[in-house]
Amino acid sequence: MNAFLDIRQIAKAFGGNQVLEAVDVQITRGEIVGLLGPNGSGKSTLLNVITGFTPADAGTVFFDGQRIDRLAAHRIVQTGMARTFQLPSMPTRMSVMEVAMAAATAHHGVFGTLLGTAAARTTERAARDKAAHLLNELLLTPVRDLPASALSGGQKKLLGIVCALMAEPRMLLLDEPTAGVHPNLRRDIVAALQRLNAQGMTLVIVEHDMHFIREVCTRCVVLDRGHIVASCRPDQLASNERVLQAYLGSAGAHPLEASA
Ligand SMILES: Nc1ncnc2c1ncn2[C@@H]1O[C@H](COP(=O)(O)OP(=O)(O)OP(=O)(O)O)[C@@H](O)[C@H]1O
Repeated sequence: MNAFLDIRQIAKAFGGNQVLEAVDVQITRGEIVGLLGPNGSGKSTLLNVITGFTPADAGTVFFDGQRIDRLAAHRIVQTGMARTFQLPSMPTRMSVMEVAMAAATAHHGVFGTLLGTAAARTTERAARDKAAHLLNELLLTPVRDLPASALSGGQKKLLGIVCALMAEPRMLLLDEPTAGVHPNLRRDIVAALQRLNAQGMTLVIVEHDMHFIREVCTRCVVLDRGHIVASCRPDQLASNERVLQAYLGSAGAHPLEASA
């Protein structure tokens, strides 16, 4: 069977720093894949390459049978793939609702909006309904009229997920969705992601938190210095030699300690 997301031989260097080398990853529809690895191993860079924010030096990315590695980021969103960012920054003058609505991809152009054409009004109503529904799903209804910049770090992450979902993606890639998030909100994020997956969404999640990974992910792919060193179930990570080597060789605490 063809992979839903098929990443082949991706390479990326910044100057003399070879950040990704011959990276192969295949993801099946409906999976929740954790993308793991020590700091600086290339996880965010791989996410950026897949979603068109960083061009690869070599390799191909196919999504649902379509080659996407030469497409601009906004075109990749139109193929059904969306992403969130590690540190979402929010505009100070827009409300939570307005930020969510601005993420809607369908539009009728500046003139349609200015002239208030019927089509533009229908589109705006649809975007408003969709934003209201998603803000409710992600528990942001009580803060929908606040300035987006006033949200807590965790709420900004939830709003980042709402914005990504406005494009109605079939695959969602998340960069550290629970880093620095209060445990209560973390539970909400876990529940929201599990609900999305139950509705058919395929998820790829960069994450350091082992509790989260064990709870949410169906499979883990581990990067070490730009190479894929493991693809296994979360409960197999702690006994995987190459994973242990990757974390033992890195500076700082490693997430596998959290699995003890
Ligand atoms: N735009 C860039 N220009 C130059 N170097 C970069 C750029 N983006 C990433 N790098 C380098 O690529 C390497 C991998 O970074 P990346 O952010 O992909 O790692 P990561 O695994 O996501 O790390 P972390 O877990 O700390 O977020 C690092 O050495 C980083 O400095």
